[in-house]
Amino acid sequence: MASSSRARSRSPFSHRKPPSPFSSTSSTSSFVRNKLIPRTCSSSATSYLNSAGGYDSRSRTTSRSKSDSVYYDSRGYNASTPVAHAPEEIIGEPLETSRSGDSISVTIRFRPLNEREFQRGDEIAWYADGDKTVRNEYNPATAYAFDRVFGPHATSQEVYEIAARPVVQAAMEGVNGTVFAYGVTSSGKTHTMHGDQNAPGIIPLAIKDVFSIIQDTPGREFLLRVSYLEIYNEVINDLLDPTGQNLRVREDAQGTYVEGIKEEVVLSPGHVLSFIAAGEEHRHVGSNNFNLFSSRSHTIFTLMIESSAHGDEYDGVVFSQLNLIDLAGSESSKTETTGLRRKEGSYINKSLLTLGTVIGKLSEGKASHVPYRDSKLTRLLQSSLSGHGHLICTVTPASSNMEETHNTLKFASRAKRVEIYASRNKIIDEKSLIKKYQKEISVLKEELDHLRQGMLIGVNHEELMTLRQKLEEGQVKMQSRLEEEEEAKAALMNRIQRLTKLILVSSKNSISGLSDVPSHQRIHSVGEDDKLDGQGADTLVIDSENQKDPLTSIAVLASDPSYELKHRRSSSGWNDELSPTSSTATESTQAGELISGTKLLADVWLHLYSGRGASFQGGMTSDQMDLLAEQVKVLAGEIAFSSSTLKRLLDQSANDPDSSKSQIQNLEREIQEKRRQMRALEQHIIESGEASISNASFVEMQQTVMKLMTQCNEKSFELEIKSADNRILQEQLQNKCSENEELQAKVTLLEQQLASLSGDKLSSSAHGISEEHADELRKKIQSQVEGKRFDCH
Ligand SMILES: Nc1ncnc2c1ncn2[C@@H]1O[C@H](COP(=O)(O)OP(=O)(O)OP(=O)(O)O)[C@@H](O)[C@H]1O
Repeated sequence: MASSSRARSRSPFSHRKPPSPFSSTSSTSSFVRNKLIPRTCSSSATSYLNSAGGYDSRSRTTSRSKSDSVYYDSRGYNASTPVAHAPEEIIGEPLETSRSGDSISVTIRFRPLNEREFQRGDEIAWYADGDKTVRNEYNPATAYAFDRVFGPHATSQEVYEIAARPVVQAAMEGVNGTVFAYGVTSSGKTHTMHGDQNAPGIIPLAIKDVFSIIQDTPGREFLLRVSYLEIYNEVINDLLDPTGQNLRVREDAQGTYVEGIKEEVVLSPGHVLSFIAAGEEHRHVGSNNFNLFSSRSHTIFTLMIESSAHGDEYDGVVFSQLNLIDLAGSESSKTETTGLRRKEGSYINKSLLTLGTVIGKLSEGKASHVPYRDSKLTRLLQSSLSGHGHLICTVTPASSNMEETHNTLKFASRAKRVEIYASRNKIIDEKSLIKKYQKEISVLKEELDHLRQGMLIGVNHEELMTLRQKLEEGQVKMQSRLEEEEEAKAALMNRIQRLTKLILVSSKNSISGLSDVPSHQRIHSVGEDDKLDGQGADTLVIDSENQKDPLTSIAVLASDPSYELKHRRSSSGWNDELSPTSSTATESTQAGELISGTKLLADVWLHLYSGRGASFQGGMTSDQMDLLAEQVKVLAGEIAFSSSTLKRLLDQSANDPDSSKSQIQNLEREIQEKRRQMRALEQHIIESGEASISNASFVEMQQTVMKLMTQCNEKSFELEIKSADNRILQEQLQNKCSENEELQAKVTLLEQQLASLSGDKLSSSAHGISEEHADELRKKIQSQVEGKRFDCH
């Protein structure tokens, strides 16, 4: 089967692995007295059960039927037929397990015999003798002592508690830590490091622990990053970024690192696990004759932890790395491999050999050359191997693998002697991402403050004034500039929130500088992050002074722009806070009515006292007037109710004056208060009514004026027409006058002619005109004069 980068589906965060024929966690099994019993076991299988309910390895043969299960006995494996052994085989390892505390701690974990080993008739060659010793079944004198030895029924959780938890805790305090699983192929390394949904391994358990530690460490801020890589055939590939292939190892003052590796900031256990699951998709996995899903590469999952105390406690940034390593298993000549598998196997073996040599050199404690550079694995582990580390060696008890297990035990034994120099790291601030984020946050916050104060960044006061002036002149450009500023402000807010969210703090934290970010946003869960429940906004903060006066409280609320939101979200809550007397009133009155009454009241007051209400302070619409009147009625009803309660209390107190004294006082205050409110409302109604009346006459006046104006316009129009007529008449008159004058002149002329005709007969005879003809002329002229005079008039 070709090597592939398919998901190795055995991790708890990816889909489940299809049941392997050798799988120990098949659904066909069940537990009996803490032992896994195959449901599909034939009767011959049950015959392995010894008196203790375990399995007796002596009778373990291949005669049992095929099943998916593995087999345990009460102490791991009870092999009571030791094979004779030559004395030189005995390795006299000291069995005392005390450690100086400055060497790598080593744990051995046995896995149960698997189906294949059973089928082959394997026997138990090595077993856990107590919880510190591994003993050879055939040669009991051959025994090794370790910090801890886990038998085949130990859970990964138990292994975690001993092998990994101290390393994780130390890493959270700034001490580098490494936990790695070493063993031959199919011995249980991946099972131990990753596990599955039912039995999560070291990695998921460590991640869970890391976040609980953060939660339990108020006063410190953490920033977590992860990277995940594999070393496949001596090539480093980035499992979080499929394009990151064949990456190079570099070295700086702080040690070795992989150039260009992707580091992801993580916020929650689920977040981390999702990265690992994605990484697993790219890991090289293939089958060999021992393991259907054999790891063909070493994987290193690294959690980078930065933390710093906050405020006055600040003592620099502490940085540490936690490496969780799942090594590929060494393959012996028994591993049937061909082609690609063999090539992979030889790379795996070579790097493990180098690891063995490095461990050997380190365990000698001499200042000899340590060949870290001989493999990518040892190069990368160089700094980790001298830090706080824990080696988990997984082994199979099977006799067919006795030699391989022996080699593992020898390796583990050497590793136990490797001295470590664990110390708390500190890093210079500039290199710290958490510091960088913190600085960025404070710079951004300053910028935001400036923006909030209306100061444009990089603009001095005069420029600002000019800009404001321009704004006043209604410059569209300025408007858009302002909008840009708003956008910038929103973007800044987002960035601050995003950065702040990356820094993890305990939700028990009361760090003041971070208090403006709701703590729930900072609790490490992406899911929770997404659910911004606005808890902070829901909380009404009314100062205690104002709380004493419901009206003032309402006014205070009304002046708060966020009131509407708060009010909407907590409509039933805040009313209780508004009235200090509500405890008695609510007890003795119908709380619902009281609340709804107060709410309506608040609405009215909101309109009256908020800026928005200003537009109708001079007069109200009829709806608003109705609302006010309604309030008055509600208040009157409440007063009546309170009064009757008061009366009842007064009657009761006749016998025992002290019993309800305070209740009576409260009720009296309440009634007084309500009367005051009622009076205030009535006053408003009156004022608004007057305003309405004066508004009405003004409208009438306006209408009259309008009418008059219209009439006036009409009249002046008429007048204009009349004057135009007049002008025409005047002209006609003038014309007539001038005609008259002409006629007058003609009359005069005719009269003169007439006079000369009448008075000078001689002259007429002189002119040769007869008397008769002259009379005729006189008459004619006379009538003409008469006619002209008539025309003139
Ligand atoms: N302690 C255990 N209890 C039950 N089953 C186990 C245990 N250890 C390993 N197994 C099972 O044995 C099989 C091989 O285990 P695993 O794949 O973890 O081995 P490995 O050492 O990682 O192998 P390789 O080096 O080839 O990747 C798996 O099916 C696993 O579930």
